[in-house]
Amino acid sequence: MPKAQRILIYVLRHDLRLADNPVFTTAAKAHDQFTHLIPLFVLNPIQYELSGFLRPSEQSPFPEARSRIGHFWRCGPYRTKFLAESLFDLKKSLQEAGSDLIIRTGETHSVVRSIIDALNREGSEVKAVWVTRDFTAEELDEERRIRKALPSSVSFKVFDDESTLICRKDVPYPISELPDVFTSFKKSVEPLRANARVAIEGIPSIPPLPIGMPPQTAPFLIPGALDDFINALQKPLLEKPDVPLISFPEGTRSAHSFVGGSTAAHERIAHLLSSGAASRYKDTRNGLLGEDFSTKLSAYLAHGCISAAQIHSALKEWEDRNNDGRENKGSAAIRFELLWRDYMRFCLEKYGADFFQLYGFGRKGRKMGGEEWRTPSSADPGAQDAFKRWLTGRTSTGLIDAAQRELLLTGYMSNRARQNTASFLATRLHIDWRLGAEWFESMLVDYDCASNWGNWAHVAGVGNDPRENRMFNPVKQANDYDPEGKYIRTWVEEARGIEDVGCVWQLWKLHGEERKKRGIEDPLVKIEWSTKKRAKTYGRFKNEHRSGGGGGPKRQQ
Ligand SMILES: Cc1cc2nc3c(=O)[nH]c(=O)nc-3n(C[C@H](O)[C@H](O)[C@H](O)COP(=O)(O)OP(=O)(O)OC[C@H]3O[C@@H](n4cnc5c(N)ncnc54)[C@H](O)[C@@H]3O)c2cc1C
Repeated sequence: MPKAQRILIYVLRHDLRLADNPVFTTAAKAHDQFTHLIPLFVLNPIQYELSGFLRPSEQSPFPEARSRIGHFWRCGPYRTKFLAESLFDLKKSLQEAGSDLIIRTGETHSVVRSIIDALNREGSEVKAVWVTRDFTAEELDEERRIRKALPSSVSFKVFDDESTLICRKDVPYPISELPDVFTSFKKSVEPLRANARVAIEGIPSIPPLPIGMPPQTAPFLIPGALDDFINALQKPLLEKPDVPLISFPEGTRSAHSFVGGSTAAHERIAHLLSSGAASRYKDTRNGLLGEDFSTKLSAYLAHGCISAAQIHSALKEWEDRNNDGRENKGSAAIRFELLWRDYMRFCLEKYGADFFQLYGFGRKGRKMGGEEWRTPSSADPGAQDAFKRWLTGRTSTGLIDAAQRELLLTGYMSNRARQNTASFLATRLHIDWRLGAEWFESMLVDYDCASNWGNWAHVAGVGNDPRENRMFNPVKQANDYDPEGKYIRTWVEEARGIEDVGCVWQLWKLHGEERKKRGIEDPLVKIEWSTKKRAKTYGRFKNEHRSGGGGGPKRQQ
């Protein structure tokens, strides 16, 4: 019986969806070549800490999954949970379609090879292995290793990544000629509504799993229940947290309370459209508090629970039914932001390893303000202390502390907060920006290699942004985007009850005894902002929001 099995293995990575997935769609049409399909996800030891999956009294053969420079956990507690939920959601969809998702731990090439060998021993024939293209060095290396590990009878195919808004093949020049200015790129692919890829409709009917799937090998064991699976992923991270745990401020709610998976992603899109949040997006996207000021689709996109094409198609359908087939300013702004995501992906493809270098991609060798980057170490205890205070949100600059604590406690922070806190580390403290990028990689629920490293390089002034020496003033930014100090008071409990909003933005300005009583430290950097300007811009901000027109405060990208 197994002799008749002609098997295809699909190694999933950041494409955890059944619908609008070119690999599943192609597999569904390839009946003549394959009788069976194995959808496989491998938790590899470079990106995921696997010791929580060990059988009792077993030792892990792998070193801890930590980042290169800062030695943070590569995938922290929020993303591991979101990933687990996304995997189990896909598993459920596949089971409903008569298949399943096979989850394994180990080095991807070895796992693939051991599955092939086990099935071959049973008389089945694995014919091919397919993956979706990725451009990070790690994923390219993974592809090379899989290719090398395959017996000559097994073919290997890499599918183009179609998770972007504008397909790579529709960019009107080779990616090596991608413009260094985002606006030029944008002009070359507009109009976005007409040029974006439309999602493939429906669920493909995919071939079943083969009989005789080998189990997970020792020393690891994969739990069958979601809670146990999450626990296995999180246990080592929670036992040895990178920074001391802090308590959740009373009465505060996470802006990112979403569970992983395609099902939740589509519910989120439906909510954004039916509640009007998508139409209001342009005016609210610079917000800091709450679930609906921005789409909160980033984590779903990063894991591939949805594609940008699915978001575009949902917006298009809404526009066709409700807006005479035209964009409104909200839907246009969402497409615009999704194009930033495309741009970062294409930049990663163009610049490769330079993306992760201290002196960045684009203008190599240029350093912010001409100063040397500082490395927190015993040789520079000042930088060490400053970095620790930045990590834990104790800089005494209100906006930075709120943002860093929100990240630490929820795995999310808004784009506005990300820009400010990244700029603070890189351009005020002059600390090696890659440490910040690694910290975000560990903590963000929506970590995406291209978007994270590209934006960090951009804000640190070593990307391909034509504007020189860009620096955010977090006090001015708090004045513009948190004029009443609500966001800061939400996350920084010691700022609650301070009446003067200026002292909420600049906590260190609070007077002697009061400051001591609240445990507020000396400022890491004294950032001033004139009260004269403050009164003026505060008035303008209030007016913009009262009128409801004219868009939100200007973006500083
Ligand atoms: C230092 C720094 C690090 C970042 N790291 C990441 C990251 O790891 N993963 C990530 O998805 N985004 C990252 N961003 C971009 C942006 O902050 C987030 O995409 C956004 O805050 C996510 O919330 P949202 O989905 O509600 O965004 P929305 O405002 O609703 O935007 C819609 C979508 O557009 C895309 N998008 C928006 N802004 C950007 C941008 N500047 N660059 C690329 N794509 C964008 C995202 O896919 C987002 O989901 C980073 C930005 C900065 C400044």
